[in-house]
Amino acid sequence: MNTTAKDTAAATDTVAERPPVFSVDGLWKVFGPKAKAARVPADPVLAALGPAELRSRTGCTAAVADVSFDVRQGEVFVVMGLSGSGKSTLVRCLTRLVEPTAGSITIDGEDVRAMDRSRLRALRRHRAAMVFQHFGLLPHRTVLDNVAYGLEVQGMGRAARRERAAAVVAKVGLEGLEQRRPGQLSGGQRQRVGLARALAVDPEVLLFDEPFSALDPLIRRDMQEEVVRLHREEGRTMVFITHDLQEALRLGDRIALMRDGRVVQLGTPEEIVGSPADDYVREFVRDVPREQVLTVRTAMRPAADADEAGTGPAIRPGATVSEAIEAVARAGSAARVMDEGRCLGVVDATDLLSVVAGTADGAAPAGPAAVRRTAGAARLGAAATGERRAPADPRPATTEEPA
Ligand SMILES: Nc1ncnc2c1ncn2[C@@H]1O[C@H](COP(=O)(O)OP(=O)(O)OP(=O)(O)O)[C@@H](O)[C@H]1O
Repeated sequence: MNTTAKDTAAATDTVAERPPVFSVDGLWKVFGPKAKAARVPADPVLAALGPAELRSRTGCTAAVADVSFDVRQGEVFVVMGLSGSGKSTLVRCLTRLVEPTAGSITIDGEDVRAMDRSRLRALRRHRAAMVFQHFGLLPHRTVLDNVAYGLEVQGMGRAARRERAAAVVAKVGLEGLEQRRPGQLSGGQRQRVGLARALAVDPEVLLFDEPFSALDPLIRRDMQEEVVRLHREEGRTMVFITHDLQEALRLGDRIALMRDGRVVQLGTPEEIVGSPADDYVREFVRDVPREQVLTVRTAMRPAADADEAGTGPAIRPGATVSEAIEAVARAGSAARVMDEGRCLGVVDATDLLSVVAGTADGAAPAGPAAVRRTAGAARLGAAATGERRAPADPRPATTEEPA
């Protein structure tokens, strides 16, 4: 990975404190008649309209409407929302595969909207590589040559690029299949080739556009684990689009939940499940098993006395409520939430059950403590039960996808 990013990431201990890779401010993408579309962001009346009204008054669709966020070094930033909420448009704006209508985007402080064609090409090829849902593989090339493709485009010599490609093929678990063609691979294997091709160019950021939604559930799960593993090993920054809540909770350090082009909530899985910003988000996360997402920080209370603070099993502050239930059940007593030898609080069976029942008044902790999770530390071990929605239709190729 980009050494500067990795070094900086290692030097700061929490994702929240790391500098942003992408910084997005007041971003709009309005589709429709050009002159009208350009007016929407600047006109407070039009900018405030809902999608149906905007369409009937101007013929325009605000696919991205006044969105601001940072993607920090080393985090997995998930963009989630139902079909048509604006996820793909938003992520494509990051590298101007879709041209934004208004707002600013920077990568490592550099203005993406001011980049000329060659800077943009370099951005897409070297700095922010995309993994697509439909793989975008070259059918007549072998696995190895598909993976080496980006390096070839960069002008790397044949021997060097084949060596690098072979190493990445092994890294994603495709050793032995180097000489096959895409048609001779399963869907999951093809997606691994797509992933390997993006990794081969050693980008600072990997952008995933619903990469696994065409895969069957078991293979999908495998690929999710692959992403978690790669992220744990390399700490590479990732932006991941999905319409699947379960996938978002499993992979995301933070999740931006979109609706009608706007980000309705941006937070850790724990914040989104524990403190939904509005009724829409609450409905979205209704079926998530809270005990598998919320940590004991949500449930703990001050120890009643020195005795309670000094006895009982010790658990980490990042432990899930589900893990704490197990510890409390085994010990038959309250558990202590311990951080570097200090007792932060205690949880007993009643505290924990009230989280499961959704009657705990303490929602997910807000502020820096909530995001003080090292990348990958508080991932969901088990599945949320939210029903999967149908995969989206493929969109017209407005990309550099080499299909
Ligand atoms: N080229 C386009 N021209 C006009 N409208 C578009 C265009 N591309 C997308 N849209 C509209 O913008 C909105 C957001 O689309 P987008 O594809 O970004 O959503 P999405 O959340 O990625 O959906 P999906 O999960 O189905 O891929 C939708 O209303 C869509 O119809």
